[in-house]
Amino acid sequence: MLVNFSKMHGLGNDFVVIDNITQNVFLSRDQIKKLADRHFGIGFDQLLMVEAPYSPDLDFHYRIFNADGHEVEQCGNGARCFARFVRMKGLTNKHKISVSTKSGNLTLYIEKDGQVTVNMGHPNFEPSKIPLKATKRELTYIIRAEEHTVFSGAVSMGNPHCVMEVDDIETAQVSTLGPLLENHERFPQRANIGFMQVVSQEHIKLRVWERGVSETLACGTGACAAMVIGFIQNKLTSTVQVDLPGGSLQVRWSGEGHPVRMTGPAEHVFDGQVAL
Ligand SMILES: N[C@@H](CCC[C@H](N)C(=O)O)C(=O)O
Repeated sequence: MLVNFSKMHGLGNDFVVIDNITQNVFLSRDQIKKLADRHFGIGFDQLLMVEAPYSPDLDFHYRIFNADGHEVEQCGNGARCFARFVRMKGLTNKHKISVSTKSGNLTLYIEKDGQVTVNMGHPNFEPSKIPLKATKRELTYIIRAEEHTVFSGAVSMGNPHCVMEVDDIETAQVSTLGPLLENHERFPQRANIGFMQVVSQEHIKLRVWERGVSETLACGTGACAAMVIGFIQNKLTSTVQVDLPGGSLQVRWSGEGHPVRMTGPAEHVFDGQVAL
């Protein structure tokens, strides 16, 4: 079977996007892992599936699979590429697109300059919803992992995030602490791990060790998680520039009770066909 796909990226966080409305594709976890392999496959951080909506008030359903083959709840950079993909392929001509995901609904807006704004919904700080094993909600959790003691915030942006502040992201222990915390017993569904350097109240630098992938060049939900955690810790204002290794995003949030909005680019790289 030949499957048509597009290769896309949002700030270097890269995706294979499959139109599963005009095609009928089912991929096993092993097939996804093989396609994600950067030497033996196509190579990607996430596979995105565009599917028909479940209800008339929605335009599409959006499925996300990490490079390790596991299906996950949310992907911010992927959402922006999703919006660009459905317009590019003529699946819609709307500028405001409503999609359901495994963890809720998103609204995507195509801006005049081609950037995409995503209404990411409400962050959830309740430990049981992240999920994080903790007796109560805290601004900062103390997590011990081997010889490390980490002070971090935690939030669900639809998917689980743990964010710690560091003095300098260049020297942050991303490849050691990242996997230790991703698989820490206090995160029963594992977690994405952010390393945030606060440059000013309107500007942070961020590196993210992504669950099911490893460090990526950018993580949209990670950028939102870092911003909301920095905000509730009184370190950030309501509009923040987030610099990731692959480029910058703008994240806006006015506090609890309000949705998070993220704006950034979405790029098409090439179209291809793969034999399964
Ligand atoms: N790259 C993403 C997040 C993808 C899912 C994540 N690795 C998880 O397991 O939750 C983004 O841009 O948000």
